[in-house]
Amino acid sequence: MTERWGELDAAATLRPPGPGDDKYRRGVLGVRTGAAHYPGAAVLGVSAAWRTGVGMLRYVPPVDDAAPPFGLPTPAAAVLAARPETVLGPPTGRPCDAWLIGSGTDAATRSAAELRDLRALLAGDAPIVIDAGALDLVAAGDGRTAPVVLTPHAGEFERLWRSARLGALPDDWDAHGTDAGPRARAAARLAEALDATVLLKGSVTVCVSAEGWSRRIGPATPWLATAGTGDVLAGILGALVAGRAAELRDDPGLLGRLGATAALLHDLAARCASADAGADGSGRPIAAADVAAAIPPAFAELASQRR
Ligand SMILES: NC(=O)C1=CN([C@@H]2O[C@H](COP(=O)(O)OP(=O)(O)OC[C@H]3O[C@@H](n4cnc5c(N)ncnc54)[C@H](OP(=O)(O)O)[C@@H]3O)[C@@H](O)[C@H]2O)[C@@H](O)CC1
Ligand SMILES: Nc1ncnc2c1ncn2[C@@H]1O[C@H](COP(=O)(O)OP(=O)(O)O)[C@@H](O)[C@H]1O
Repeated sequence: MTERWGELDAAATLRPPGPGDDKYRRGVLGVRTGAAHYPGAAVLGVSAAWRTGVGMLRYVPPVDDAAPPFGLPTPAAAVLAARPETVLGPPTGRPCDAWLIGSGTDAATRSAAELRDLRALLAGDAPIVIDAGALDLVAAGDGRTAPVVLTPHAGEFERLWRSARLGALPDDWDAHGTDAGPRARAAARLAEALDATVLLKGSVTVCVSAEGWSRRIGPATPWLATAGTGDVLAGILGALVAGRAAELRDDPGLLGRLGATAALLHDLAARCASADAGADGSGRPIAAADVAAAIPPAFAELASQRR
C-alpha cells in the first residue's frame, strides 16, 4: 500500500518568507523551457513558478531555436509579455539555486548548443526539475552530478522505461490506471535504475525516490486533464525546489517530499479554480492558466495548516 501524501505533510515542506529574506535568499530558479512551436509552455511554467513564491526567476531562451511560425512571438517575448518581473538571459554572477528544463521542448529539434548547455547543468550541483522534451537526457550511469526529479506522464514514463532497458513493462502496468500500487512499483524501478526522483503524473500521481521512498497524491480533480497543466506543475515544483535548494545537500530525500507537495498544491489550485472541492468532476471547466492563477489561494490554504 503506497502511503498517501496529505495536506499536513505538504504544509510542512512549504517555506513561507521571513523578515531576513531577500529575493535571492528566497530562491533563484533558472528556467529553460519553451521553443518556437511551444511558447505557451514557457509562459505557463514561469507563471506558475512566480505564483508559487520564487524570489527571482531567470528565463534562458532556447539557443539556436527555429524561427517562430505564424508570426508568433519567441518564447522569451511571450514570457516577458506575461510576466514582466522575469529576468532574461543566462545567469551572470550569482548562479541559480535550481533549474527547470524541458516543458514545451522537443529533443528532436534541439540544437547542439542547447544540448551542450543542458548537459552542463546535469554536470553541475544545482537540483533540476526535468520535464517533457528533456527527459531523454537522463540515462542510467550517465555521469550526471545534479540531483534530478523527473516529471513524466504515462506516455513519457513508458519511453523512459524502454530507454532504461528495463525489459517489458510490469503485467499490472496500466497507463491510464488509478491504482497507486502498480504505478508506484513501476516508478520505483525506474527511479532506482536512473538514480532519480520520479514524479509519475496522472489522476493518481506517485512520487518515488531512488531509495524507494514513495507517496501517492490524488485522485486529482479530473478537470486537470487538459493541455498545459503539466507545464504548470513543473513550474510549481521548480519554485519549491529553488526555495529549499540549500537544504537538499544535507537532505536529498527532500526532493521527493517537494515533488509530492507540488502535485498536491497543483491539485488544490485546480480544485479552487474549478470549484470542484471533492475532485469528483463537479464544478466548472478550467484551462492551465486558470490553475496557475489559483496557486496563491491554494498555497495560503495549505500554509495555514503548518504546525
Ligand atoms: N501550450 C503549450 O505550449 C503546450 C505545450 N506542450 C508541450 O508539448 C510537448 C509534447 O507533449 P505531449 O505530452 O503532448 O506529447 P508526447 O510527449 O508526445 O506524449 C503524448 C503521447 O503519450 C501517450 N500518453 C500515454 N499516457 C498519457 C498521458 N497520461 N498523458 C499524455 N499522453 C499520454 C499518448 O500516446 P497514446 O496513448 O495516444 O498512444 C500521447 O500520444 C511537450 O514539450 C509539452 O510540454 C503541452 O504541455 C501542451 C501545452
Ligand atoms: N484524469 C485525470 N485526473 C486528474 N488529473 C489528471 C488526469 N489526467 C492527467 N492529470 C494531470 O494533469 C497534468 C497533465 O500533465 P501532462 O500530461 O504533462 O500535460 P501537458 O504536457 O499538456 O502539460 C498532470 O499533472 C496530471 O497529473
